[in-house]
Amino acid sequence: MALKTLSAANAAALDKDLMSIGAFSIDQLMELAGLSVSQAVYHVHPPSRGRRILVACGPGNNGGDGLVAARHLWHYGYKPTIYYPKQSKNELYQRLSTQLKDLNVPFTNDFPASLKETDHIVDAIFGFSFSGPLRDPFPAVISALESTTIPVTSVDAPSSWDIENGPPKEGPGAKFMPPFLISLTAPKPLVKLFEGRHFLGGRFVSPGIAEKYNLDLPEYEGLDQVVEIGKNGQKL
Ligand SMILES: NC(=O)C1=CN([C@@H]2O[C@H](COP(=O)(O)OP(=O)(O)OC[C@H]3O[C@@H](n4cnc5c(N)ncnc54)[C@H](O)[C@@H]3O)[C@@H](O)[C@H]2O)[C@H](O)CC1
Ligand SMILES: [K+]
Repeated sequence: MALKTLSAANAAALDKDLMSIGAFSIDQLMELAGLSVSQAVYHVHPPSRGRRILVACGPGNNGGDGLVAARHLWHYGYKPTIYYPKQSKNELYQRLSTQLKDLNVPFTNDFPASLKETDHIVDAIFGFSFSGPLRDPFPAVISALESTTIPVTSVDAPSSWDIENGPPKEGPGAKFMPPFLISLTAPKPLVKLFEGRHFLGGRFVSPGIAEKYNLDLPEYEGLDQVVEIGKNGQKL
């Protein structure tokens, strides 16, 4: 059995279908995506391993998932810090940032310094709309993620990876292999090059949409918003 994946174009089309056919708002989808991310972090890095979590957020919806996840992590008892260098003026992201500031969650501009003071990193920089090459300030950030020994959980894609073909051939990201990845909605083709523990989240796909995109999704258990899956897409 081969793992069924969703191309970048189909991931964007599916997102649109969720909002039109499915009548979801982007806020709802992002909340559920971020909730899944927070649960994946809890699984791989329970608070007993250290509560400091650095959440690196990019300018798009992948970054929004990170902002949501950080809020849930705070409520689970973690101490998140946010690195969000390219903040959008979009009202949704501004509200997500305000929610974090209301919890006194710190925002940092100094990624290298913050890396020295964290127990785990959430990579919510780029997801399925990334296309290279990296623009500033991200090359230095990706290089730092690539060389750190602190565990990283990547959201939807290891940032800098091509959605179809995986890591760039050279430059920042070429050797980036985070130990944990949570794919949202469905795995993207890059997962065939991923070697760490792989989770699926985004528990909002209806049977009709799954059928339209020929997805064969593993079943979530009980209240879980994540499911760990193996190389062939089987539930672990
Ligand atoms: N249904 C779902 O699965 C949902 C997934 N969600 C998450 O949304 C992202 C995709 O979000 P999108 O806004 O389309 O794009 P990205 O966040 O991946 O990035 C766009 C952002 O990045 C900039 N950018 C692109 N390439 C570069 C580059 N080479 N250098 C610098 N900057 C770059 C671009 O300009 C944009 O600003 C998906 O992966 C999930 O994580 C939703 O949250 C909910 C539904
Ligand atoms: K990412």
